[in-house]
Amino acid sequence: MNALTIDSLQFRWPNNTKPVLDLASFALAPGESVLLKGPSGIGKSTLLSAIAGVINIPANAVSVAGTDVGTLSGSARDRFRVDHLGLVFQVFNLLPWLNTLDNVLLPCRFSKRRRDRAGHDPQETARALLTDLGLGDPALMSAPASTLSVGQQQRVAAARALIGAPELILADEPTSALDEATKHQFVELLMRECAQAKAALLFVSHDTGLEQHFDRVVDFRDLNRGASA
Ligand SMILES: Nc1ncnc2c1ncn2[C@@H]1O[C@H](COP(=O)(O)OP(=O)(O)OP(=O)(O)O)[C@@H](O)[C@H]1O
Repeated sequence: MNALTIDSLQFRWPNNTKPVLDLASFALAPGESVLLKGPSGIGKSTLLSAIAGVINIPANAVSVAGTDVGTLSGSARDRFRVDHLGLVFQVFNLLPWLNTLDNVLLPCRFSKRRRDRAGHDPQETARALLTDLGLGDPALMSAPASTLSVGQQQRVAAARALIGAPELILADEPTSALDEATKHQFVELLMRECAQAKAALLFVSHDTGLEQHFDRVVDFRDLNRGASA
């Protein structure tokens, strides 16, 4: 079963005359990593919102791990998102008043499935993930997220996305605030952790310098007929 299947997806923002998304077909195999590239404003983030069930899309257009996202009600979509998806966005959305470890454990608090898949001791799994991502210092793990650097917050967001092995990780420009060396290091760490969790990765970036890290590179303009409309 594919981690992601898209079949005839159209989406138009209210007040727009043309659809911003018009995709014939696209799929991600389990564990596959894809870099989705393309210029600003052509609908890459909108596509991630469609896959994550953040915007309303029709039935039979997007399937994540075998579930048709467009058929889910609002609350079922919220549940589905935390059960099956890991999200790493430009703004990391960590809860500033929670410490690093508790931020990583958030999906396990909201999803029994993620908790069950996070091993017999999710706290231990969270610590191991943070250590793998270079945040093994106990002082960092117990520090409020608001006191971490941008690069550290980004790795916490990656650990939070990965805990409990969701089938699909969606990443939207997560390296845009990083310098060249840190950027490559972060992508390598993310790929390694995705491989361990057997999670597929859809990674949106303008940065063509990152292409070498991915199984496949897709130009959004080739995928999306809406982009040139
Ligand atoms: N909430 C919204 N309401 C209405 N229009 C929107 C909304 N979000 C995005 N758009 C429009 O959809 C189009 C695509 O935007 P989107 O953010 O998906 O592009 P992008 O390729 O991800 O750009 P970037 O690389 O700059 O993030 C733009 O024309 C944008 O103005």
